[in-house]
Amino acid sequence: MIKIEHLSKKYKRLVLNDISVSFPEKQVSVIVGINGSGKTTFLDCIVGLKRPSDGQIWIDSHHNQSDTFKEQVFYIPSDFYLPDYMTGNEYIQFVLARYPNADRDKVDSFFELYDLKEAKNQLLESYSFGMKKKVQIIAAVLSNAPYVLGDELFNGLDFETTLITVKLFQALLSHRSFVLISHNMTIINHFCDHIFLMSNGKLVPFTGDASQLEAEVLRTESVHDKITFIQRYATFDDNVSE
Ligand SMILES: Nc1ncnc2c1ncn2[C@@H]1O[C@H](COP(=O)(O)OP(=O)(O)OP(=O)(O)O)[C@@H](O)[C@H]1O
Repeated sequence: MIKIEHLSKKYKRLVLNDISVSFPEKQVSVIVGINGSGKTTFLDCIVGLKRPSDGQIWIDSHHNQSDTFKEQVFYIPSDFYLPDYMTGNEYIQFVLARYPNADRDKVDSFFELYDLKEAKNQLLESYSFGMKKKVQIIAAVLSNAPYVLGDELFNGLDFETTLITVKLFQALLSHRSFVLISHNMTIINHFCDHIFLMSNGKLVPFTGDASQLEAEVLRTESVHDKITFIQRYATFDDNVSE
């Protein structure tokens, strides 16, 4: 279980405010929240890319600074850089070397599964964004890290790849756990055990389905005023800037 105790992060303002939460094993937890609410900062703090201002993060008894913690987590950030000078295969092998239980002998099968067979030995500079995402997903799966954290993991993936990836992740749930930032309603509806809402520096469990979540967002994010603005703009209302 990933356990977060009293996590705070301050830049100029306090973005994460004394968050204590746990993400259970073998389940899918999805974090939602408006742009700029702190979701990426939260995942970055968990994996140690950003230093929390306060708080502790554990997997079982392993602190997030420990090697054991790092071996148990695979993070796919939304903004990632892959080294252009490596081939897809070289990159995967490089990443998997960090993970003691990685399935290195399955790389070929997974390049085939993700329609990357032809690209396997080509430089990453020739990969499209979606192809690079697929490489990250293959690495996450084959790492055998028990916890996969993903920031907008499904963004930029085509319909078929999204479907295959959800099926794959579902098949792995007997021994893997997922903590995902996503606003994809299909993911929230069909591939999610727990929804967490990031708002005003807090991360709170949301008990409801995707449609109730949408209703909650419509209520809380002053969407009504914005829709009024759009309607006035679309009808050439002269007072639109007021
Ligand atoms: N390195 C930084 N220095 C200062 N402020 C930062 C830094 N990184 C993020 N922030 C601020 O922290 C807040 C939270 O940013 P963060 O990227 O975590 O939000 P988010 O919920 O992931 O947003 P989005 O949905 O747009 O990806 C924002 O106000 C952002 O401007």
